[in-house]
Amino acid sequence: MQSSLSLSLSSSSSSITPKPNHTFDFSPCLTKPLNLNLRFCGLRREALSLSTTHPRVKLPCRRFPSCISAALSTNGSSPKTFDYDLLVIGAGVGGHGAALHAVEKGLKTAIIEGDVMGGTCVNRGCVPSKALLAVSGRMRELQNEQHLKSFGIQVGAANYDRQGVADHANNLASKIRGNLTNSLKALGVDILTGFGTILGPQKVQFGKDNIVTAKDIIIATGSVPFVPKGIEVDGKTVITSDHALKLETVPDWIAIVGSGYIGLEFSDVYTALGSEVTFIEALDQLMPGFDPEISKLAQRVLINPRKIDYHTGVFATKITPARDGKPVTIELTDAKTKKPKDTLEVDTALIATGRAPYTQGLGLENINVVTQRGFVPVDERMRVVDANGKLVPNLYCIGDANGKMMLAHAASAQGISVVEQVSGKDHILNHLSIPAACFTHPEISMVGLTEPQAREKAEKEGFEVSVAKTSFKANSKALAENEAEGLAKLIYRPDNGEILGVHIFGLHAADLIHEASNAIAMGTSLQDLKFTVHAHPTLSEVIDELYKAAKVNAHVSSPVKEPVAV
Ligand SMILES: Cc1cc2nc3c(=O)[nH]c(=O)nc-3n(C[C@H](O)[C@H](O)[C@H](O)COP(=O)(O)OP(=O)(O)OC[C@H]3O[C@@H](n4cnc5c(N)ncnc54)[C@H](O)[C@@H]3O)c2cc1C
Ligand SMILES: NC(=O)c1ccc[n+]([C@@H]2O[C@H](COP(=O)([O-])OP(=O)(O)OC[C@H]3O[C@@H](n4cnc5c(N)ncnc54)[C@H](O)[C@@H]3O)[C@@H](O)[C@H]2O)c1
Repeated sequence: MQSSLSLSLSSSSSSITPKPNHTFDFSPCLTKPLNLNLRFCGLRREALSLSTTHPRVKLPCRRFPSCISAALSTNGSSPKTFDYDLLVIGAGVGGHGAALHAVEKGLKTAIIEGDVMGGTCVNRGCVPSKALLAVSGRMRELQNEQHLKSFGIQVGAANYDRQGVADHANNLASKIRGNLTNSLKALGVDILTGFGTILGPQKVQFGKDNIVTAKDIIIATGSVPFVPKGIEVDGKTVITSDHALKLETVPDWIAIVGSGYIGLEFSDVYTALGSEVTFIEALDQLMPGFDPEISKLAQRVLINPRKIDYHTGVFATKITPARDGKPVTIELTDAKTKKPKDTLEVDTALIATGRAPYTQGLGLENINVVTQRGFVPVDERMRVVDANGKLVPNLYCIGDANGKMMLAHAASAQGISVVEQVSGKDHILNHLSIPAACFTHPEISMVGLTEPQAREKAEKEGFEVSVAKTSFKANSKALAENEAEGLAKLIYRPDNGEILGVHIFGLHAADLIHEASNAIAMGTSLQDLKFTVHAHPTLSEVIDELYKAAKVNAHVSSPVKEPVAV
């Protein structure tokens, strides 16, 4: 709901003549102090008088004048030197998160976008893929006669309209793109349209010949699909996720090259819509990035019972699109011997072999920065490192472009961390506390280390590792939903109760993981977590049991606090 507040200004003590009774959209200010009044730079606080007829704002409001004065003092410090306090290059999720936080911190902020607002996640990633996965989840349920029968439900054959499914994904992306753009505009972030190139320290060109300066600059230029050499993408029969999300066809037989996040999520979509899938994976097992025990279970539930076969330990070294009546051909090469192994013929091939940073044309050479496989080198504070290993002053890089963790929320969290730093507060983001999820049916989620990673670290640093597990089979809510296939796994230090990693496979795993990721972020130990209470019957009791199953050494003092009388 748009709400407005009338701000009356008296200019007696100011050299600026403000417009009296100017009306602004102050809706965001009802929850957070904002610097929407930056236009009034130079006005002293005592020159402002406020009045409102807005039902939810009572003046004098203590927070409101202080947010104005904070904004005035921050903004007033360097306007003659720089156009902006903060300039973000790239309006994806990372850039958006950084810009919103910058406004909250009172920084005069602009964001440059060379293509569509919202970047990969909103237009070609998380958002449309989750729309397709929402359809896949429903189709699976409606097609699973046995599952429905166990509830006593009978339905006719489930079908879908391909264009309708595609429209759902496209409409959702448009809606979220609009929301993201409006949120920036409403907070007073200047959106500068055009491709951005760094010309030198604190100076960027955008569009044809516009130049803008800023005290601090964040590179948030993201990534594009990585297509290995020898693979010819025609956008119709050999495609990347950019094309697949448009769902222009649902092929009878599709080969998916790469069994990481993108491959696995699309296998869930395509098999639900009736395709047969063949995975081609360079490593020896499918889903090599997940904890091995979780990959094994995922293979049993998400791969084996579905119309999916696979070739592991092979590279797709040459892929030729369908033409002249011939199907797509895929040449497979043994990953170890490097010898040709097989040739496949399929209707379509989806290339899901990772993402490449989008840093071309960014002008990094103008500030002596050399990329590493295209990624911008950064330190733990996302500060850009130059070719001599020195930090480039006032320059940061967040999100997919630095390659630390290619996830939307990681990009945004890195942006927030940088804004904290440029606002004078040191901040280092703990990447081991950032959760990840794969939105298959059921879902997979994780945070921290896998078991092999934890054991390797333990051996190096000399500590013990323990593992606790709980099954969804004993959870009342999962049983009520007839969705009891699932496992939660906790990897921890028995000597001090520190969580090293949590991995979940099962219904709503993507939501359940946050309890563990927040615990890691806050440094909460298992001794504390064992005493937390979870509502019954909920899936979160799986996590409750997991914490309670952990065996922390008896000599570690109990952190339980004295009960507070209520
Ligand atoms: C199919 C798919 C599904 C995904 N699903 C998920 C998911 O469920 N959850 C999740 O966390 N992550 C998911 N991801 C990953 C996620 O999309 C990315 O990690 C995230 O978008 C990275 O955000 P970013 O801001 O770093 O970059 P991007 O979102 O790529 O945004 C970068 C922006 O910068 C612009 N730009 C680039 N160069 C310039 C320049 N020189 N000047 C001006 N503008 C420029 C680009 O046009 C773009 O808009 C998915 C990715 C894909 C491909
Ligand atoms: N739900 C989510 O959070 C989500 C969803 C989709 C994408 N993403 C992000 O997008 C990024 C890209 O995803 P992705 O699945 O493309 O990459 P990925 O790195 O997760 O998986 C790529 C897979 O392709 C294999 N591979 C590479 N080259 C190959 C070749 N020539 N032949 C056969 N196999 C080959 C690799 O061994 C690997 O298993 C990921 O980093 C992920 O973080 C996240």
